[in-house]
Amino acid sequence: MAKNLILWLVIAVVLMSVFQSFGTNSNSAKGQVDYTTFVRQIGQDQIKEVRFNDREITVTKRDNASYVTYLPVANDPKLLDDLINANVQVQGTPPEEPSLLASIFISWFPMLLLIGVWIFFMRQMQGGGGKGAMSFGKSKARMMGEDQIKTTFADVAGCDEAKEDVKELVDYLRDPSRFQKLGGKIPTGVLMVGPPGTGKTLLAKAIAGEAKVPFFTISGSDFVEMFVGVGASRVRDMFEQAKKAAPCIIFIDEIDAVGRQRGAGVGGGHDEREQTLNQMLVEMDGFEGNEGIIVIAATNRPDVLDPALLRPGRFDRQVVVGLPDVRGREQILKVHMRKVPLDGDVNPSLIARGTPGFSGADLANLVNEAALFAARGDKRTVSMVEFELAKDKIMMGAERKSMVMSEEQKASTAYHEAGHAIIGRLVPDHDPVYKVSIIPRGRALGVTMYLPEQDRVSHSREFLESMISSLYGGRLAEELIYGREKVSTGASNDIERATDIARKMVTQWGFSDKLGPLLYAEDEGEVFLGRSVTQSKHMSDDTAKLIDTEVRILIDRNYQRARQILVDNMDIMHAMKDALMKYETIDAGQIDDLMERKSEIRPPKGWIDDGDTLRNAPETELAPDEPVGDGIDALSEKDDTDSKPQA
Ligand SMILES: Nc1ncnc2c1ncn2[C@@H]1O[C@H](COP(=O)(O)OP(=O)(O)OP(=O)(O)O)[C@@H](O)[C@H]1O
Ligand SMILES: [Zn+2]
Repeated sequence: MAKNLILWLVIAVVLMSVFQSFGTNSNSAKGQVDYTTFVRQIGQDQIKEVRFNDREITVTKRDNASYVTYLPVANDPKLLDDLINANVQVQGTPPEEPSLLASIFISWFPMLLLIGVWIFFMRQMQGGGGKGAMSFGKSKARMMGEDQIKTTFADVAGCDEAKEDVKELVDYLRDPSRFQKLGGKIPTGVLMVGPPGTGKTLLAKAIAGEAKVPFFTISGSDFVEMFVGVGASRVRDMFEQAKKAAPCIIFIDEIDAVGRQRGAGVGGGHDEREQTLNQMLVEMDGFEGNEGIIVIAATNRPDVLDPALLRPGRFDRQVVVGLPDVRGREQILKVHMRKVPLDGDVNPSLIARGTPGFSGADLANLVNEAALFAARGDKRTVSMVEFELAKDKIMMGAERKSMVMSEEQKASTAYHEAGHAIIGRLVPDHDPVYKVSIIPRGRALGVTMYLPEQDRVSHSREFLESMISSLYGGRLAEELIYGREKVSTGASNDIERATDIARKMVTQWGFSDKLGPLLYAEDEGEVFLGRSVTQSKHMSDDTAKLIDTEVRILIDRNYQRARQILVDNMDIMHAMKDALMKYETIDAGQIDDLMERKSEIRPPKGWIDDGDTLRNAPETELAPDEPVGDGIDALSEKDDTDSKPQA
């Protein structure tokens, strides 16, 4: 591509020099002066006489010196007038036409240059060429032949409903004519909706794999180009290719890139995208020849799509691919564990329990990380220890062993975490505290982890209030031990989360008696920026004040409860701090011992009491194993390492 441009430039330079040398072949004995100097001398009245001989001009100056110069290739229409005005004697006449070659060159050079530049850019946009210069509007869809696709339904785990929904498509693709004969409605478009990494692409590919049909994939953003009309022609081209390969599947990832509501763009000027979308709608309507093509599109923002896309005959079917539940996670883990040599102690169901909120992609990553830990440790098989390490790393960031903490800092972190843990154990309906650690990870100084019995899909009022109490446990512990003046900023994330829960309880979940079960906050996850700035339009000042009061009351109540619990259990707090200083991480069994005020607490599992902190594989039948990032304490103001409870 760059070569192309250079080639044109070289040609241009060669041509130029050819013209230059054109008239230069005679009279070279005399001195030669360039044309501009000659023209200047005319203006300065230095020239006495000129003699034209085709393009060669012999000049005699008033001081009788003489030299030769040449007419420029393009001729100079003003030259004769200038000479006459300057009273110069003129012999012969300048040629009227520019030289033939010159005229060709002059009229074509800009064109050639333009074409050269145009080709150059097209090649650039094409991203690697190979298809020739004119494939600008060709679709970028990648096609996989039916024998290239190895994915089947067996590779997609944990989304049985979604699989059930799409099974029919497989039947259809296997024999489209059978469906048509029966007059059945032929599916054309399927919209897969779900958060990132939940296996939408995987499921689409599995449909192709099961039906043994070709699979075209393209991303919505591939249609978006800066030139109007390009996206639309790509869409046309893609459908043309697909028609030739039918029955087949077209998979459009991130359809929202083209499918956003028309006319919704800020600042207008979205002609190109709208044209592309219109073309897609036209193709989806598919008058003839679309039989046997199923278009599957994926998005995690179905709400922003243009309603026209969702009309009957287009993407009229939605398949929801959600985050997997415990059982789903277990199955997904098993799918990915098939590829790694496992130790006998590995228990997928235990890992699944400890990874709520993980997507399929996260779980695939977990297995991969565990395998990497095993490889680093020169192990033959991947055991539970590696899964544990991988999980902690993914949830909380890598351990920052290098971070130096002073003894005081460690002690205050230990008190802080002990505060969280003790409250967590003593308030009702709280997820069991399973692990407490003062090893810094990511931006967190320490961490308290909870293990939910099952994935919670909704939360009770009691659970939420307990949550608020345990979140304040950390800060309260610091305050009780060191006094109000010495409290650190480490609790900023705790405070943020507690406030968030309390506010939602009042404004969204209807837990305030004074305000009643009404929605006071606008829905979050707004599409448009700036909405939340102008929040609560429909709210009077009095209501806003009442909300603040109610939130305040809720927080005060739970703060005081937490404070009382810590005051009553000071001795446990000191003991837990000591244990944390010694072991850095304490497990559920140790926490049990501490809570029961045992004088001697057991060492952590796998602890070899010679200062070695290496953990060993935990027993499989015992529940306390999988952490849920919670009560993580931020070093800095903002911390996004953990998940919030959601109702
Ligand atoms: N249900 C699942 N079963 C098995 N593996 C899964 C599942 N979901 C995701 N994965 C793993 O995660 C990887 C990424 O998933 P995939 O690309 O299909 O997600 P996606 O929903 O299309 O994500 P995105 O919206 O980000 O494109 C897959 O290649 C697979 O290894
Ligand atoms: Zn904290």
